Amino acid sequence: MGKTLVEKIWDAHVVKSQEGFPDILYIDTHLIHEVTSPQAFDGLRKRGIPVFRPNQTVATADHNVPTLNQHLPIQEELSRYQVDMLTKNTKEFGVELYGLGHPYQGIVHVIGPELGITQPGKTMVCGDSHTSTHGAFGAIAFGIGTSQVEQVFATQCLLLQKPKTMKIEVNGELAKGVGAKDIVLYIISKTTAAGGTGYFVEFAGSAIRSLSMEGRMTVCNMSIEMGARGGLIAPDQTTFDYVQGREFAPKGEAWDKAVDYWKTLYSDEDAQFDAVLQFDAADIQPMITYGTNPGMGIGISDAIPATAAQPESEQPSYEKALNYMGFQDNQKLIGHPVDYVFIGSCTNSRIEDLRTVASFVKGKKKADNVEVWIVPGSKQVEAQAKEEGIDKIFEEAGFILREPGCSACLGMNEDKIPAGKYCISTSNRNFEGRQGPNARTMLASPLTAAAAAVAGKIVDVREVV
Ligand SMILES: CC(C)[C@H](C(=O)O)[C@@H](O)C(=O)O
Ligand code: SF4
Repeated sequence: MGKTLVEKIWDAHVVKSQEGFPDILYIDTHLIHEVTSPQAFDGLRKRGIPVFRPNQTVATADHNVPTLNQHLPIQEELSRYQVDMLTKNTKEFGVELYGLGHPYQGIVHVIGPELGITQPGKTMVCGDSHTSTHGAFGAIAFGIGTSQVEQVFATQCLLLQKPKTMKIEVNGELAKGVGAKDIVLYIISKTTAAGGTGYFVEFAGSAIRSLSMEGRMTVCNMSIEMGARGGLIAPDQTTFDYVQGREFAPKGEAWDKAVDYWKTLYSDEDAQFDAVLQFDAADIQPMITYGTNPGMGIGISDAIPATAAQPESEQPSYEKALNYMGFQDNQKLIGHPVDYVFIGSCTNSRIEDLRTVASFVKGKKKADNVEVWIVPGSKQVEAQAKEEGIDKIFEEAGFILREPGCSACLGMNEDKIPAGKYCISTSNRNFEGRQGPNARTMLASPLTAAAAAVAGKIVDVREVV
């Protein structure tokens, strides 16, 4: 019987497998950031052991960093402490750090791919749930907890049960104004935020194949928002073209050898998945969320589903979510005013996202009632945007181009959305308080966010592009 892509990569990394026990899986790349690494470093220190493979470990500061005046000392005390600890720990344990001020600094899931660290066939982990992003290259990439971070530091391995696999196929052509973010928000609205629990999801089908690497990263990034362990897409020419020539990509003969191997990384025709879902790209509208988990999404012209239509056991939490958001049953969101627009996060802060926004807003101005924050995913994205004059377009539109970091994706730094305010956000989570206490988040694509910034309210991008 053939193998799935996950099985092929998994089997190539098993150090030891024994009936009745978890597998010992070798980890090629360990990414770390300031939030989930301090206790793991402490653990090593207590045991008097080093980081086993420091050259396969890469650190960056992203969650706690300010996104204005990064050259100045960090104001928030806890944030400063976290970032200082990372500097100290990486120095002590000999791990490369792309910290504040470094030209490679950025959100961990943005810098891995852009530096060519993320490659097909690898196993990659990080103490961060959105590590699934790297699966877009045909890698097994997943988030781990702090105790596992310590395990990987110490051994470059993890003890793991082989995961179940799900295939999600999206076939057909996307309508104008509909992109990768809409695909994934649509999928999660159908599966619910728990529909992928326990699975590694392989995304396939013509609509997925036609996506750029940036788009594929957006989809895999949010695979965990349907509860999945991770998401991945078989590598193809689009993948190889993206990786080639990047800083840490193989070069010369090693490149040819790598591509020969990468071309074997796909699910065999007769591979068995534990579950298969199919969607039609033509059914997907620009999406927006109305609730407090990413599964609570609707097509932009649809109405918010009624509480009574929900399973009885879920009605109280559904009602609570609508109350939190200040929305009602059957309400339509088009025309609803917006206070903040946040374009950023590891879901949508890559150069392609910024280009999409810039080409839409060129020559337009933001509405007076909105504040617009654009936060590039990395120093390299920021530099590229400036090189292309995208920063000028934003400035003329009244948008602020900030410096790289997680920013208002989560209120762990200085960038918070004030209580009660509505924010259209290109990030991946709309949980209560996620962007600041009592802030109201509506997840959408960069294009829908840009259109809202100009109109000052929610609009259907199909009518304006
Ligand atoms: C802080 C970190 C552990 C967390 C995660 O794992 O995802 C964060 O990145 C998030 O998006 O909520
Ligand atoms: S940008 Fe948001 S989702 Fe991504 S790693 Fe940072 S906090 Fe997590």
